[in-house]
Amino acid sequence: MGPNDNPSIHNIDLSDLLLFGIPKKGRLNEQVMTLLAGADIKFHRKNRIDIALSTNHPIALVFLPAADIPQFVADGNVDIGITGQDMVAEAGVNVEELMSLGFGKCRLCVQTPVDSPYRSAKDLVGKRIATSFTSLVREYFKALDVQVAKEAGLTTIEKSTIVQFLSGSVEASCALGLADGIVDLVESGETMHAAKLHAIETVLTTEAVLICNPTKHINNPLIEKIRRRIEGVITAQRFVLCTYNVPRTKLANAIKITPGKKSPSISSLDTDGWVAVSVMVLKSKSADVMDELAEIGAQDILITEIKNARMN
Ligand SMILES: Nc1ncnc2c1ncn2[C@@H]1O[C@H](COP(=O)(O)OP(=O)(O)OP(=O)(O)O)[C@@H](O)[C@H]1O
Ligand SMILES: O=P(O)(O)OC[C@H]1O[C@H](OP(=O)(O)OP(=O)(O)O)[C@H](O)[C@@H]1O
Ligand SMILES: [Mg+2]
Repeated sequence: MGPNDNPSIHNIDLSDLLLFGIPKKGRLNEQVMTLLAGADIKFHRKNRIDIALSTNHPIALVFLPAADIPQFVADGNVDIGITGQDMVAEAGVNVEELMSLGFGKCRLCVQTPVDSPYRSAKDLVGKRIATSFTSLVREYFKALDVQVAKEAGLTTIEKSTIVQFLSGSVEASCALGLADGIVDLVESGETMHAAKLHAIETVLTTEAVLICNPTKHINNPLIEKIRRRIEGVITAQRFVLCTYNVPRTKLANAIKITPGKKSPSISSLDTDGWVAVSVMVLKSKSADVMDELAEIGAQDILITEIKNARMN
């Protein structure tokens, strides 16, 4: 529970509920809604109300900006949350990362105009940097300021790098003359290339994570239940079930192609010398796996979607 004894919001008493911080909008929100549905965490969210009680678990979903969720979790105002690793790093707080979720993947990169003379982040020392990640970037360039001064044999920094906060559309700041370089997220690179920028260093890579207040996880079976259910949904999203028949003489080769998450299930067929195999394969690799199995003589190769899973 949160630190205050009887937390409540909109006259809803939250004291006996697990508080779950959810990104209230944007690209993470859509994926999180899918996760919650797959984990059978049902709720009704009234329009403009940032809290929703689950109808089938003692959970209250609290809809917050992704950037704020690390602080709420670290301070215990909510018990668990989903946000990006970049948001946790920028918040500089202590939270337990229960699992990475496989979406919201991107890189935080130092970017400069393609026609600029800057080829590394060190070239930007003493210059002007625009970013939404000011804590991270100030720390990053402070270390570079010191390194460059040391390499020049100086005992003090000649000119500190200036880090300017921008809340969005950071990529426009170089062309508008506000900055010499930026630090912003890159997924496809479309925004960067459109702004005639290129990435010269990667500060960090990030994806969405399930985080927990460090004092809460071990003594709360409901948190473990939610973690296992979300893990099951992600497994079902990433894997498919592959079944096929193969001559026993080819089984060793087949298992090299489909080792499975743990190991394949093998059963004998009525037809002498043949076995039936059932195994999980990565959805992204399933077409290649089918081709390779066919090449070694496997037959009746089927791929089935997995609706949900519990692996351990
Ligand atoms: N282009 C992107 N590709 C992948 N992940 C992204 C991208 N932009 C932001 N993210 C991730 O989404 C999370 C939330 O980012 P942010 O708060 O900017 O919301 P958003 O989804 O971009 O919505 P908006 O920017 O419209 O408010 C962050 O952890 C961030 O790493
Ligand atoms: O490499 P790409 O696929 O182009 O994605 C990167 C862009 O995505 C995010 O912006 P977003 O679309 O969230 O707009 P925002 O700047 O308002 O956050 C981020 O700030 C980058 O600008
Ligand atoms: Mg954004």
